[in-house]
Amino acid sequence: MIYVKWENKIASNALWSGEISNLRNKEHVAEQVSQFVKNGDTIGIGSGSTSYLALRKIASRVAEEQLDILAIPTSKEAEMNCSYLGLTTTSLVAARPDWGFDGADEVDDQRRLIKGRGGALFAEKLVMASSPKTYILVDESKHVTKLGEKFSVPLEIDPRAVHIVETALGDFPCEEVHLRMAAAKDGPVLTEAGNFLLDAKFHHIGNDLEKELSAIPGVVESGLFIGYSVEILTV
Ligand SMILES: O=C[C@H](O)[C@H](O)[C@H](O)COP(=O)(O)O
Repeated sequence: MIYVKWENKIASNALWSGEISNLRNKEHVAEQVSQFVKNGDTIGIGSGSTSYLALRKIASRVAEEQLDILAIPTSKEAEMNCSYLGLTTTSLVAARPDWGFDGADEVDDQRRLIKGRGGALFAEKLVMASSPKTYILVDESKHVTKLGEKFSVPLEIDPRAVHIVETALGDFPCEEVHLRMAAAKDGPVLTEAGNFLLDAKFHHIGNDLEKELSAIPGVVESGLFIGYSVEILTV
């Protein structure tokens, strides 16, 4: 059994979340990121399909050139992927990344991001906030003129705060909000920290929204990434 979800998708030619079938172009960006790896680096490892392609390339370079690197994964899935590909992992408790890479669900022309389709936004933000630089790997479909035009903003919340947060969102330019439900189990999605995810659609996303959302009691983190040190690499 191949337990790495993205390997199954690659093997069956069924391409991932963005439904973009341009594997060759994604491979090109993955190759580019793999060339940034230097011996001795500690690297923040993003979650999702695009990050996985980069991780594969990095793992090949590490094996071929016998590089000594440490990986800080942003999810259990990324951690499993690192193990599967033979990369040694550490955590933010023990190390800080020299740099990192990750995917995104939306990117605007000010390099503001929405992330969290896969529910990994909390650890992704911790790793990005710890890293001097993060490469964001996206295809053209992720570029938007108005942030939030395609995706809702995921909010990781303590389950006890579901009503508090829903009520508080009434004071925001929020069109609709949904509790994210699991696809292969009954009930809501539970994050790796045992929290719920609310997907909130906003009319307007100002630069203060990330901080304003974090100030709501019960909000653990949002999938808005504004003002981080990121470089966008587009396939
Ligand atoms: O929680 C998931 C992450 O934020 C992903 O990095 C994001 O959803 C992009 O994933 P993909 O590269 O599969 O489109």
